[in-house]
Amino acid sequence: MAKTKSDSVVSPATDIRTPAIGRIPIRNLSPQQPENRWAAKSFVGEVVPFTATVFREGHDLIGVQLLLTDPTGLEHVHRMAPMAAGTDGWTVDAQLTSPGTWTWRIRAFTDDWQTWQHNAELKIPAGVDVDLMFTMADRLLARAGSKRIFTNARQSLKNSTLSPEGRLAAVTDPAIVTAINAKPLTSLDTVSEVLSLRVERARAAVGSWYEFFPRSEGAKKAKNGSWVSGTFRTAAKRLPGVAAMGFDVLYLPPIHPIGVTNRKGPNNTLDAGPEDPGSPWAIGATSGGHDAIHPDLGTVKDFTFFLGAARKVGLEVGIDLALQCSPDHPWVTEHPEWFTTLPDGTIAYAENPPKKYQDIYPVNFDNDPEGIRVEVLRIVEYWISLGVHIFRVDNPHTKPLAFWEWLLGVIYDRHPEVVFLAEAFTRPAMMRGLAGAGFQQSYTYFTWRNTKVELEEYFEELSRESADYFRPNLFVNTPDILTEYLQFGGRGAYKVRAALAATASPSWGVYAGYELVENVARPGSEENLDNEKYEYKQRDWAAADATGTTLAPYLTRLNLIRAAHPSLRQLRNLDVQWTDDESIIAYSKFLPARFTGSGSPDGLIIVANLDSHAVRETVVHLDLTRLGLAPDDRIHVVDLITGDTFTWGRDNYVRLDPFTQPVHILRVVYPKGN
Ligand SMILES: O=P(O)(O)O[C@H]1O[C@H](CO)[C@@H](O[C@H]2O[C@H](CO)[C@@H](O)[C@H](O)[C@H]2O)[C@H](O)[C@H]1O
Repeated sequence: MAKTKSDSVVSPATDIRTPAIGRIPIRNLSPQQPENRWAAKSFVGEVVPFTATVFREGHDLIGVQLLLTDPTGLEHVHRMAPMAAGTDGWTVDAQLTSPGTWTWRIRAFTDDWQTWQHNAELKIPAGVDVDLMFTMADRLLARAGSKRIFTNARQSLKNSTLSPEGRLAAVTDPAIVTAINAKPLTSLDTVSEVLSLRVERARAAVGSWYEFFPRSEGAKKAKNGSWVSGTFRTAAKRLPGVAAMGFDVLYLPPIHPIGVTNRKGPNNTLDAGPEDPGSPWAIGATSGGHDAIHPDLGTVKDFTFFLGAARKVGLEVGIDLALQCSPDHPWVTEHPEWFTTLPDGTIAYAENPPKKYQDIYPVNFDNDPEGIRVEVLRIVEYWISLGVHIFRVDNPHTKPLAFWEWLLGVIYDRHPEVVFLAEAFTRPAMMRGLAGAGFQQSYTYFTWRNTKVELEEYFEELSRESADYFRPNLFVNTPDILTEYLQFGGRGAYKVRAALAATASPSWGVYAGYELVENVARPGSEENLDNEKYEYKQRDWAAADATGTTLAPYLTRLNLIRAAHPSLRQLRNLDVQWTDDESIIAYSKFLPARFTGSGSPDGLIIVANLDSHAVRETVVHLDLTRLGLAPDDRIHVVDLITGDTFTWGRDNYVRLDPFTQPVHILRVVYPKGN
């Protein structure tokens, strides 16, 4: 249809729409979560690379700053540096030093002095626009202020005894450039949107975890063959041993009453005898549910005694939050609406295919969302009130993500110190969703990444791609996971997996028995035979110490190395290094001196033979720039496992024997003042 005069057509010149893009485009801000749905996450002490793509038309040079505001409202300004030529990427590393919500923006501007200097250095030696360039310099220096350094520079511009090159050199002296850069001469200032960063306590990302079943610690078999359960009082006796290995978090499987209906017997059988203690995840009995303590373990007083004893030896205790019920749980009669009743009047048991959990009912979170929320919050806050600040959450991926966003959000607002570890082994979207919505940590697929290529890819993913919100806890084994690599790899495999976990991620974990190389699986399963989930287990730690068959000294060494090396307590600083052998993996971890707190850089090179059955030799080709060194530097390195020292450089021969030392953890000895 033809337009009439009355149609309002805005001419381009009078259209006052504001462009979505700023005068200087600032894009691809990082760190942030996908779609910026929730704040990106960090932890106290973490060094975070802030990056953005910033560019402008034409040839004028730009400057870029990170404006970082801490939770007290204080703004910290960091000058950003250009990344690879042609990418228009800018970056700066900043350390987050206190918990709370930090905000940040990127400021971009035309850098008038740098633009002048760039042009002057081309034109003046060529004799082009010489007077004009000096006049422009004089005006810029006048803008810089009246400090002596600038007024002296202006005098030099007029010094006719100097050649043009001499005058140029005088005003581009590094001292002048530094003084100007401290307060750059800018135009076209543009500021990005504001993004938030949730900085949590260090334990949210950094920790050495150990898991034991309290009922096994101190359990005794009577002469008639029946068992007497361990208690919180007897389990407390094991705490110094765990702490002596350098662990700092102790995770306990559920400590609540265990149901008797459909109770599981040894080796996951369905016909438990009267003496069988049942799976602790079958929560709830006549003596109570999620807010009760199993009477065999003791009372609330015994539990708080246990927490105190753990604290005394430097261990923080985490408990399990498994939102499911044995058929004997009080909720089943008090709140039948919280479960899904089938047409035949029964409630279906829980499953995590192909696993079947005949001894528990799943909770239906959609039947009474409000009532369930109130009850779960009450339970979590009850344990918090007793002094528990770490929860390992069982199967969170079988509950609605919106529920976790709500629960973890409320808990974070009220108790920001609380750490939730997601025991989710499922598809990436859900695992990442749980992390994004608030879980501080997650179990990972590390246990099943065993080849060099798999591990390299996975470490890159964890330390780069998902590091803004997903924090891995690299458990080497669990009561549910005894991988083929461990079943058939012998002690060498146990050493390798522990060394990888302890160095590749700031959080790692071990389930009791790992140090004894318990590697016999129930046939057809990936779990230990005679699994502790269904029975008491006595371990003779003293005998293993006496015979030297325990890996406890190795685990202790790993934890000592972690404690001494701040680069291992970072997530985003892992660099895969090249080796010629398909079974030898190498990677480095580096933290520059300005972040270590000691004044020296911290650099480690980890090299591991993944082949548990053969000695392997190879050449490790190092990109030394990833360790803060020059490409051709020669360096001394010290093996932190054996104490051996070597001189290394770009290319280095290694030989690793799975039957003795399958892993090098090499400390780079930095020259003084590096
Ligand atoms: O399903 P996942 O492999 O992630 O394992 C976790 O959850 C399971 C269910 O809570 C739990 O399984 C154990 O407890 C069940 C309930 O008592 C029992 O039926 C299973 O046989 C037993 O393995 C598993 O331990 C936990 O890590």
